[in-house]
Amino acid sequence: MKVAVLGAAGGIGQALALLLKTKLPAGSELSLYDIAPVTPGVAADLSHIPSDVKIVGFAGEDPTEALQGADIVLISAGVARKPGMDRADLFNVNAGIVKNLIEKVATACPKACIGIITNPVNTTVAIAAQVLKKAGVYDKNKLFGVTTLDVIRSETFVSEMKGLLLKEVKVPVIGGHSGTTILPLLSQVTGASFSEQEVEQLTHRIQNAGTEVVEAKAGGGSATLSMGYAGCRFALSLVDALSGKSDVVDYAYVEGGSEHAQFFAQPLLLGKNGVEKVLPYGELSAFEQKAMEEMLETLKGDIKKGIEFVS
Ligand SMILES: NC(=O)c1ccc[n+]([C@@H]2O[C@H](COP(=O)([O-])OP(=O)(O)OC[C@H]3O[C@@H](n4cnc5c(N)ncnc54)[C@H](O)[C@@H]3O)[C@@H](O)[C@H]2O)c1
Ligand SMILES: O=C(O)C[C@H](O)C(=O)O
Repeated sequence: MKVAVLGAAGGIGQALALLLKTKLPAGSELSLYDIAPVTPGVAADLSHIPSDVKIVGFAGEDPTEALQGADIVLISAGVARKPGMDRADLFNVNAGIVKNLIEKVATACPKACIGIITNPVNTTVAIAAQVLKKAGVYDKNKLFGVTTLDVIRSETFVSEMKGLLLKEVKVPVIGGHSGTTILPLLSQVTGASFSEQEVEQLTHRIQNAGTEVVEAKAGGGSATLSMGYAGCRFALSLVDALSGKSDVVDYAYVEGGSEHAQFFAQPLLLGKNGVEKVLPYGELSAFEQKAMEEMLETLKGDIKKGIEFVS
């Protein structure tokens, strides 16, 4: 299994690469790429960690060498938020970065599974899909917006609030990855019940958790370490599924035939070819149904912006 990380010298990239170096199955290869000249040095640093994962680093304008033969490509290249900014404010810089990188992926490793971390995810995934379509290599079962951070935050916050064991907490999170488009389905958490006020508070906290970190870092960027963890968790689900393990279920933002929007975060059964089946996410409470209806216009607008950017 070869995993390539684009944006590997950044805050997320380095944390993600560290975790992958220690957690990928023995015999895997980890390929790091960033425009920053330090990237081969990051790989050299990580190469001293005793694990049976081969690691190489590339810097410069062209990621092709890093991408050749990749089974999974994770993209965190781009700029991050500062206080007062919305994820959509990153579009002007990050849209072009994602477009250019995906054009390279389309030629170097068109069959790879791609996980997009770069914000605004609601839009950058639509950009990636359009670029891959134009190149004639789009497989909707292999393109994922990584929303795992919303899932792990929900698990952590619910466990803290209700005193539940983390391993027993499961929270479906559907929709997109920004503000109100992040929709945690607290009504489906088993082993705990929430008052109306708790549902409102917790939903708001999960939707604003990225901003919580941006403000706490006070100009020093956004979530990197928790995202490194989340990215690694999602990548390992993909590795398991591509290696033939059955019953691998995870959440991601995909073009999965949702009745709500062209791209939608939902539970997925993963297999050897990426998404094997889009799974149902059960019934919504009245609160969740209203929240869904209210956010759909924003989500669809974010998607449209990405499609139009490439067209
Ligand atoms: N999906 C999520 O849940 C989630 C969570 C946190 C952050 N993010 C997003 O991830 C992105 C990266 O965040 P970060 O904190 O790692 O930022 P960072 O600034 O620390 O790192 C970004 C890296 O991208 C590199 N880069 C820029 N242009 C590039 C290009 N064309 N090719 C290759 N590399 C390039 C930079 O050199 C830098 O090393 C941001 O857009 C951020 O909003 C997403
Ligand atoms: O909030 C951000 O800008 C980064 C990321 O999307 C997050 O959820 O932490």
